[in-house]
Amino acid sequence: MAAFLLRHRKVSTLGVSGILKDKLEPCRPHVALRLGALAGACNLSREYSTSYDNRANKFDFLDLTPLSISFSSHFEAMLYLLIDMAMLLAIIVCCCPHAWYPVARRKNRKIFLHVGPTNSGKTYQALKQLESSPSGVYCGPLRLLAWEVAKRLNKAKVPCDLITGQEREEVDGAKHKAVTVEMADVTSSYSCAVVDEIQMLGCTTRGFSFTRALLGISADELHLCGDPAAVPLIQEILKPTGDDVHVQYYERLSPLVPSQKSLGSFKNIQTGDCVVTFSRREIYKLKAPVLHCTLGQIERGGKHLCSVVYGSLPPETRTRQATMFNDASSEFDVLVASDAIGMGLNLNISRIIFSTMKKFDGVEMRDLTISEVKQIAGRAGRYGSDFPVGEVTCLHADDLPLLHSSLKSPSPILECAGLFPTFDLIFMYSRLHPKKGLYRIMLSLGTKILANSRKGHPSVTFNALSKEHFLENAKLSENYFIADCEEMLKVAVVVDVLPISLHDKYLFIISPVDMRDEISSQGLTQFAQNYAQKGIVRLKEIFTPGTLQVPKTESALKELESIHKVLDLYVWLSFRLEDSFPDRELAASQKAICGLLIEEFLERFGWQKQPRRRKLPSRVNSGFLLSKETRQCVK
Ligand SMILES: Nc1ncnc2c1ncn2[C@@H]1O[C@H](COP(=O)(O)OP(=O)(O)OP(=O)(O)O)[C@@H](O)[C@H]1O
Repeated sequence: MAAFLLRHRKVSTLGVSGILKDKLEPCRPHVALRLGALAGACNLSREYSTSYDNRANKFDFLDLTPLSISFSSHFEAMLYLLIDMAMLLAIIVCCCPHAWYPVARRKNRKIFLHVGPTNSGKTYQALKQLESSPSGVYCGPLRLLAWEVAKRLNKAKVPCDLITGQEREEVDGAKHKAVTVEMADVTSSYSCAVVDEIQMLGCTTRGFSFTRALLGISADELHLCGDPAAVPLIQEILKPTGDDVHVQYYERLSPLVPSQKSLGSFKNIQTGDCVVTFSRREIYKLKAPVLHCTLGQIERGGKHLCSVVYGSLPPETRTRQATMFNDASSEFDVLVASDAIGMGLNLNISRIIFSTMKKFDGVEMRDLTISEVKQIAGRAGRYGSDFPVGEVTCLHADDLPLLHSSLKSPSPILECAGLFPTFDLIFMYSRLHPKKGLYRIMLSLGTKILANSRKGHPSVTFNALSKEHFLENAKLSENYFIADCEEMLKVAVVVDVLPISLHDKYLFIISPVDMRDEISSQGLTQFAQNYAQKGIVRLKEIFTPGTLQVPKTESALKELESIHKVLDLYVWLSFRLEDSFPDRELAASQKAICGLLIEEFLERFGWQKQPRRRKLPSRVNSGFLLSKETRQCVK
């Protein structure tokens, strides 16, 4: 059957039917994508054909280059429908995610699992292989890590492109790429690929991108770096692929010593300390003299200046803050950070101090997990840093037992990996249920439910649609779980009412919008509405004129960060939806200015000692959706 389907796919690219062309024109890109999935289905029977068109075979939902495919007859259109159904059935019944990636399945990959504690040189070894290979890709969980690797390879005279959701820096003659894992290309072939922090395949929100990279990257050698807790699951998932899997265990390169004494008071802070807190508010209550004002307390003694690293800081700002802290000659000798420091970053930290061992996870306050504790603590005493021995402690003595027991225990074994329906599945499902919008398709695809998330939106429960939950009905292997896509469902609600193609809607749902952030979600809505009306969106249509200056309060800062997110989104969407978005460069430069204004805030706010000033670009021309408070900062 596979050979039959493939043969017909080739035939179908040859003719053009005038009658069907108009009707099916909007479906073209989707057909192109579906064809790739078809190859995946064919792959279920492990039959491959070398005769079919190479380009048509390149498939993935992130590869959006349209193919020129048309239908030569009604017969062909019917055939495609049948293929859709057969495909869907094959995928439902077999539910073999490894079969979704035909290019990778054609290789007998050598997989090297580099596993061990933090700071054990796993990534270092994998990168050495990448550097010496004729072509390759590094996939990291953070833009900063991709950026570091691109810089490192280019410095070593190995030309390397940098591709993340927000930027695409191409280097002449590059055969290497450093990308964020969401951008990993599963249609090209490489000699060597590295996926960093592979244990993140268990993450409820981003795990599916790691699973996709694990199963889908086509490389002779695939190096996976991460926690040993992921080994059994990866071995299990890779069994049906026939890949050779080798596991290499590592030991920590420098000692990490858990302290028997808590810090007790911020008076005891020393140079090289990193205080970890989990609330941004706690980081920024700089001036108010209350007990939990971390920075205020640290700087009040007049001995230290703090750099700050947390998740919603623009990545460039985070990098600069980290660089200031790493630079022994700078005045910034203490770091105050959220768990954003936990992944892969090499910082010059001597001691990690947990100000608390609890964090709010979006639902409730809970104790840190063993993996979180290890990951964060592991940043102290990095090999090659100024501090050959790392130390870790807590602010409060009550927290020490949890710290000690977490560091002693192995991380719990990962049991399943994230999975999310690719665009081709959604497209095929929509062909079979043409009246359903993306929101309902996603619900039907068995993804997590968003009930009552928007005012006026009907509350839909998971069970109400259970008959149609095909992935739920699909005997999903126990090695996988469907990703938490609450955010995506919120976006689906916004875009479903707009007259845009399913594919564009899909792009909106996978965009990096933060729907919990009001400004960011308004930015997406305005962008989507304008795009639906005119196809091209100018920046000024989502930004009202105004001039923004350095924020003076925490809430004004938060708005500036949100504006940064909208600019990020503009660049991301304009890269993907259309090549002719006129203001992409402007958006990128305003993003950079936002970052600088935020840094200026960080420097000015609550310093005992004024650090040296940097010259700022005068003003940002974007008074978008600002509150009264922020408007006061706008001249
Ligand atoms: N053989 C080596 N020679 C020189 N430096 C090394 C060597 N191995 C590791 N390092 C350095 O040690 C530090 C930690 O290494 P690496 O980042 O590879 O560890 P890791 O195990 O991947 O850590 P994590 O899991 O925390 O990301 C890095 O600064 C790296 O450059």
